[in-house]
Amino acid sequence: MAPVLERLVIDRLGHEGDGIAETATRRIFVAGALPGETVSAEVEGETGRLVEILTASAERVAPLPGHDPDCGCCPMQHLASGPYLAWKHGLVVEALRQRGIEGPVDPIVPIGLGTRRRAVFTALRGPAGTVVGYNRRGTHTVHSAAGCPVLVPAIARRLTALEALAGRILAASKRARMTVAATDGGLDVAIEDSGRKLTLADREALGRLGEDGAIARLTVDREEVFLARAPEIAIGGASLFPAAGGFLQAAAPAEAAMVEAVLALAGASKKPMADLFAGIGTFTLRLAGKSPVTAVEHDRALLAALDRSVRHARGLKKITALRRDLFRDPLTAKELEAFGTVVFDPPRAGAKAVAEALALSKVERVVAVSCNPATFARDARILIDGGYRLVRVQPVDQFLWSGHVELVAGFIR
Ligand SMILES: C[S@@+](CC[C@H](N)C(=O)[O-])C[C@H]1O[C@@H](n2cnc3c(N)ncnc32)[C@H](O)[C@@H]1O
Repeated sequence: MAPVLERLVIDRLGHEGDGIAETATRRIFVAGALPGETVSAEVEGETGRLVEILTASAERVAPLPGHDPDCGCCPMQHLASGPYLAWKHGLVVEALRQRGIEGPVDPIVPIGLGTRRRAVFTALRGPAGTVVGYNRRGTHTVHSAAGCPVLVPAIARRLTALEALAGRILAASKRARMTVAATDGGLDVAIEDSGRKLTLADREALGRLGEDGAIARLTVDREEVFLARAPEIAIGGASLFPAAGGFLQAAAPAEAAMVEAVLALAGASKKPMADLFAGIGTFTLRLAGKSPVTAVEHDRALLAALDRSVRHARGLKKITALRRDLFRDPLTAKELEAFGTVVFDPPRAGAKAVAEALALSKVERVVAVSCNPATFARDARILIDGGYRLVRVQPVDQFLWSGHVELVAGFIR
């Protein structure tokens, strides 16, 4: 059925930032529209494509010059800062409310421009050249990240070079995942699904790129092409060593805010702590400043990176790393008894099995870190029903102008 042009009044913002219009018969999502606005949109099913803003909201602001409203990276540039931060804060409050939790949710920690130090781009080699950037909403095309205001300058100013690099590696018409992290040693670049086997000549030519100091490490399809310098990030007395293409908190100021909240909520006890879903040790290494820490993680590459950090660090309490699938084989209530505080930071699916084990345990303090308010609220309900009290929730805006929100929450038994 062809789309129909409709006049819609926007009631509120959805989780992804789309304006939502409730009509007599259905709910329509309109990207780019704000609450209180009257718009005309081409409607197909539940989706309305914004055609014209008939009455604009007073909260609407002009996006930065050059912004493509369909760029999937930051769809909320058109909303003023105050209401934008209130909307994100509200996503956390609402997720808790839906689980019957009236949580004390602190104001969200905002994030500035030019702070995204890790980006997962799509690289697309087409007939007119190679583009490195973000998927355009609702299409298979890629919007170049050149000029992207959220990236740290170390990545933003090298976009053209990154596009040339991807162009040399990708097979024709290939779409690949390109993870770029800015580290103290230079960029850590990992390309996956390149569609091509690199020849010896390719490797030699690519290896020379390591000489100019910009790229610290290049990994293609999980194979290290060159390592010019260690891709490390100093964090006081220790260093984080990101794994090629692996998880790293995306913005240093957001990581700092999360670490501050984790340390405050973990308490002052010197009893051993556990850091579950520990990754490369972002929280483990900080927690080990005051207590012995057991770090549990499933990914071998991340555990190897953590091991490297532990070997380089000075003045920390003992860190024990454990490989375990925490979804299938969570620590039991009995195993958890060894710890005074348990921190967990799962992927978007949350940590239901871990929360259930904690609910049966005697662990005094739990600190939950989450990138998904809905699964966090589900796990918080389990902890509260198991006898914990929610003391504080600290939302953090790690992904500026997106629908993502991070949070750190403390529970005490
Ligand atoms: C949001 S990241 C957090 C990493 C770390 N806390 C940090 O801040 O750098 C989630 C972590 O959970 C790990 N993970 C995913 N599934 C897992 C599982 N089934 N068991 C254990 N760890 C898992 C991932 O490898 C990843 O390191």
